Amino acid sequence: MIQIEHLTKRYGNFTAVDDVTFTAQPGRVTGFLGPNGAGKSTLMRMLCGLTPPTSGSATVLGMKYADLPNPIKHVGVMLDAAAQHPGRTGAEVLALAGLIAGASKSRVAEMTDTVGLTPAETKRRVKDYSLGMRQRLGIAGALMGDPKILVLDEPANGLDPAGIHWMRGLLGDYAANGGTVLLSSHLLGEVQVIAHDLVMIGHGKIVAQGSMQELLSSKEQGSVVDSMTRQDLVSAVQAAGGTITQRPDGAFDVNLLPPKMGQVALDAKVPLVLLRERDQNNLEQLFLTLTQDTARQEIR
Ligand SMILES: Nc1ncnc2c1ncn2[C@@H]1O[C@H](COP(=O)(O)OP(=O)(O)OP(=O)(O)O)[C@@H](O)[C@H]1O
Repeated sequence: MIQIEHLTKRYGNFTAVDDVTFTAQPGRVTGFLGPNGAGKSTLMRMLCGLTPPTSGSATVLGMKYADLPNPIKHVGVMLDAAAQHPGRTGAEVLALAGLIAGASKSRVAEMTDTVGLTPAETKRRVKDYSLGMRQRLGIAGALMGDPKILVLDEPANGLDPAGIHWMRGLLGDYAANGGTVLLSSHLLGEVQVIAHDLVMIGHGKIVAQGSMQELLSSKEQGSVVDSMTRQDLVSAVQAAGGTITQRPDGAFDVNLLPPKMGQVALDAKVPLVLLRERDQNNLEQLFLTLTQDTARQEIR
């Protein structure tokens, strides 16, 4: 389990992480999302003892990372796939991780195989690796000590579709075997498929957290509706006691379900050109809505 409690990081007057509290549970993948500069990497760095917090605490398995005996055996970390030594071969990087973890030589070969690097590829120097290959190597290194916890910053970055599919299976199996995964990503479609729980931050503060199911089903039920006579539509809905708001695409969100909405339009003789049930939230919509005040660009 990962426990983050009132964690705060200030750089001078700037607060990068602001009083963040959440738990990543065993057996679950927790997706950690936020716009660029929201504070995700800073929080992960604090969790792994690389950046001291200003206040609050971050613990793994009930201990600070720095206090764990041989942390590689408890927590697999990949914060920056590009940070591996460029002059070493993939095989050397993994052999070193294996040595620190006290792993057998067969584990090194097993992990190479698990992440889909060929023996020929592991003989190449890391500087000649593609980003996707570095990610695979980083994940192999993180798994080397057979840890119960994985902390991965943007692990899907640079992976091709087959690589993303592979990673989804790997992390799903890892969690199904009782592992705890905290992963940050900008690939919202992937997070929606992989993660069981979500923590979303903006400007260092939590803007939403909970299970994926809860967060995606929290949208109010109703209809999406449109008419050639929009003003009449607005008046008809309001006269029926409904609320109606215009969407960016010009149609309207109404808090009446389609059968009721259709009846209201019929009674008011308003011809409709569109009537359908509102979709569930998808993760991208939820992300854009919840982080719009903290995003870098205005969302149009
Ligand atoms: N050492 C530092 N000194 C000053 N400011 C810093 C330092 N490290 C990070 N920051 C600032 O803290 C904020 C959060 O940065 P962080 O890298 O954690 O964001 P992020 O959510 O990981 O972003 P991205 O999605 O772009 O990777 C940014 O505004 C960044 O400039």
